[in-house]
Amino acid sequence: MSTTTAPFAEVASSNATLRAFLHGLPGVDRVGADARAAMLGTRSIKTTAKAQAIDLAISMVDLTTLEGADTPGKVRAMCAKAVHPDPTDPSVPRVAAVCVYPDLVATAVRALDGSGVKVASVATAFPSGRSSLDVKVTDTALAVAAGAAEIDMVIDRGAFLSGDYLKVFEEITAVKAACGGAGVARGEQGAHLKVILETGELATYDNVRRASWLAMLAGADFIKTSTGKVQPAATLPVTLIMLEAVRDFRLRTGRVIGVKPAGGIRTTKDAIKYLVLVNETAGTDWLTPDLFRLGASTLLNDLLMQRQKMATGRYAGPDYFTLD
Ligand SMILES: O=C[C@H](O)COP(=O)(O)O
Repeated sequence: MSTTTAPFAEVASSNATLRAFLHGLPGVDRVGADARAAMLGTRSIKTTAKAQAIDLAISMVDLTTLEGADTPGKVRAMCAKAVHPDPTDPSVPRVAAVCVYPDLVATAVRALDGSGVKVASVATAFPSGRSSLDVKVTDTALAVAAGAAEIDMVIDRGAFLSGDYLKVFEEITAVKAACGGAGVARGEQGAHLKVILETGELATYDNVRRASWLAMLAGADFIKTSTGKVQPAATLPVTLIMLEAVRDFRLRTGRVIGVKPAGGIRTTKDAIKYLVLVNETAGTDWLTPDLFRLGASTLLNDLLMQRQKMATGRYAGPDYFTLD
């Protein structure tokens, strides 16, 4: 199968061609999407499958802190937890990544050296995205230079909502180029790019589908729902639409794009609903941390508590696990 976006080579030649393509996508049946997400969210899974699902969910967590009050000490503690979520139980898998602001990337890189946990950095004037392209590219380049393996950029929602799709497309391609860093000339792989759509500001499900395609056409490696700073953040129906988009994009281009719901995912029950959604929509190929992540600041503790409950039959006390 081809691995290019060649079928769409002409789509981004002007704002008019992009607009024609994005508005030519089939409309989303809102009632149908809500009903399907709700139905999949009530599906129960067997106890053995639940134990596996909890470990899979842990391995997919992007353990996140994105607060103005973040300190190097807090990030180091979070990194220790990312590598050994439960220090008393080495069978607990490590998380996929930690996600921090750009100025804390170097701290996280040092703390995670050799652990296999990746460092992701938000960039491009997160969370609003309201800055010049130069600033966004520099923000990205600095995070990559500090060692970020993944960049979580935000799209310019103002440009998107006013129909300036080409501006959004060109910003993503510029940030993608900045993800390459200096090593690309030497054949090294650049940082992976997650494109945050901020679905809570996109107003319609049709816009979620359009923004998903726009980001994928522009070179996103992942599409991500939310910054976590806007309500609603991740929801099942919005994630369903994004999973359909990556599934359809692969059918038409051969390229496989990941999905990351983020923001407001706090319980094991929620995490498992997302895994069922992935399984039933995009398919089992996406049930891997390479293609599906859960962006969350506090989900990990609930996963650990439920895991221990399944193993021992009782919950640990509330103080058993370190704070996320
Ligand atoms: O990307 C992840 C989000 O910023 C975390 O949001 P949360 O604090 O609601 O889990």
